[in-house]
Amino acid sequence: MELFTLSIIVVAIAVHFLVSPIPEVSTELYVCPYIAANLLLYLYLLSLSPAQVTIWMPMATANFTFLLTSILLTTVRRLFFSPLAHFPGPKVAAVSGLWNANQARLGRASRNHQALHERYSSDVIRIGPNELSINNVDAIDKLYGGKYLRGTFSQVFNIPGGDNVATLRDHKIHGAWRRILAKAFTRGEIPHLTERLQTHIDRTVQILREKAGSPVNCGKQFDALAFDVILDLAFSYDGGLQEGHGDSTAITLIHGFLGFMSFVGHLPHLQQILRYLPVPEDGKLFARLGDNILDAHQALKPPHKDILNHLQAADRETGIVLSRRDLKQHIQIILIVGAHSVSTTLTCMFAALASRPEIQAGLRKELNAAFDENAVLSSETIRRLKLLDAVVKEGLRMFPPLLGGTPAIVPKGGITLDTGDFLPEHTQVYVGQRVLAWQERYFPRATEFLPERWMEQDTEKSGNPLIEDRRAWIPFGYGTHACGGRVLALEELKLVVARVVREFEICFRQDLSRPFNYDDWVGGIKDHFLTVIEEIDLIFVAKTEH
Ligand code: HEM
Repeated sequence: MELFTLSIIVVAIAVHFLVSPIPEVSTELYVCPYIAANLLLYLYLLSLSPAQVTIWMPMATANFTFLLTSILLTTVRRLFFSPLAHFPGPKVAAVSGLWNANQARLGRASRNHQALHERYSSDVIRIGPNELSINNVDAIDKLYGGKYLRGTFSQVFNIPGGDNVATLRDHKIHGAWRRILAKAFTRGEIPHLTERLQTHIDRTVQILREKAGSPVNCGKQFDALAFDVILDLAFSYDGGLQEGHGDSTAITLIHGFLGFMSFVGHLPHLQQILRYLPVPEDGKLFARLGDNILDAHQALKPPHKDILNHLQAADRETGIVLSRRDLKQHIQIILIVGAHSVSTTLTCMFAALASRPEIQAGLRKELNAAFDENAVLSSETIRRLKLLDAVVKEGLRMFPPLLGGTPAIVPKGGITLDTGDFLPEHTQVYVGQRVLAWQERYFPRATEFLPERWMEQDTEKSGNPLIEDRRAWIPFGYGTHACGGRVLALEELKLVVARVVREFEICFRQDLSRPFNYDDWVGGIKDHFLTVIEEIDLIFVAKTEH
């Protein structure tokens, strides 16, 4: 072997040992020295001979040798010498993050992880070179308790530049931003939020009455409701989607982003490269929507503070104030997490309720007993209704809007689970809601929509036969980064379910030429980071008497 080729192999081996530990070095630290080394080699060869042909051959040989050696070393290390090598999982996943990213692109990542846990009979499986999936509740507090470092997935939201509360990894600023956001959901604010929520739900009920007995495209209807709600409550902005005159660009853009986001979210190196490329037109359009909302808001004086008003106040503890760019980032993330999640959860809940008419009847009875015919459903009373609470909890168990959850980075020193598995420091770990909550050992008859499981009394002897471990219910996440809008989300879900079930009987459409199969529909739910559902038409039959 020529001395030149041998030297390149030695360089490749040295570089490999420098960059291989978990966490791997950033893409910039790979790419910049690589380009610089090529430039130096080019200048050196040029100084030896100005004839281009004698330069390109050794350049190509050097690059080919370097890349081939690096790829071979990386493959062998990831398969046999990585601290994660002993965890079971597909070999292709251990070698490259592309496997998991592709599963996410196809919308089946969390379903696949669940199947892999079963296939390998293991609580810990390897789903990427430095990534693990865990289906054991013991991991929740150990990983997500305290000030844990969030994983790289959510960094996909700040590719166009700028952070928001859902992307920030710095605990000091994140804490301040969360305190600022929390002011929008205090006890004192809830009545104002509920009052405005009721107006939008009134309109939904009216629309369903107008369409009573005819098929209603639920995804579309609840998208319109959820976006109108978040635009109004967060930014005092009239969405007008339920009225039919609104602009649905935000919804179309968000639906369009999801497949891309779930793919790129699993490829941190690609995320870093994309930061250097121009923002695509759709991204610019979404950013402009944020600008427009912010500009329109500045001219307003809403009678009660909305979420954006709260976001403009300083954090009392640190004095931190959000800049215009931070506010724009928050408008965008609130649109993404605050509406789509509510809309898909509602649609799934109504489909599940259509599959259980007896639960609807029970719920209607509970609602009628709690309210006079004309009384407004107040949030205090709603919170006391046990079956309503059970329906919403069970809906969130089966159909969480973030099926795969968000990853955490294992802290320094690593973590040992009660299974004896040791998770090495810096590993990126997913404890997905779907893999946890669809497990028989935590929720017996896990694939069935059973609100009654939340009504069962725990007995001292046998416990609750339908809930083995409540800790496996984490649809809002857990710990410092858990959902910032949980209070509003629960209020909205409960109020909509209560109003609609009280007024209508919900059924599947009986179309003999296109028979509807509920189980197939549930099987078609996709996990594109946020849940994506297939179209579903339900029929809302108006109840004449309560
Ligand atoms: C069905 C309704 C909803 C569910 C199940 C849900 C669930 C979640 C989950 C699982 C996370 C990630 C938590 C983590 O990383 O550990 C999250 C984050 C977040 N959600 Fe929700 N969400 C819902 C609705 C809402 C609404 C209506 C808002 C209103 C503004 C909202 C605001 C947020 C924010 C700001 C974050 C980022 C929190 C942070 O990283 O600190 N969510 N949500």
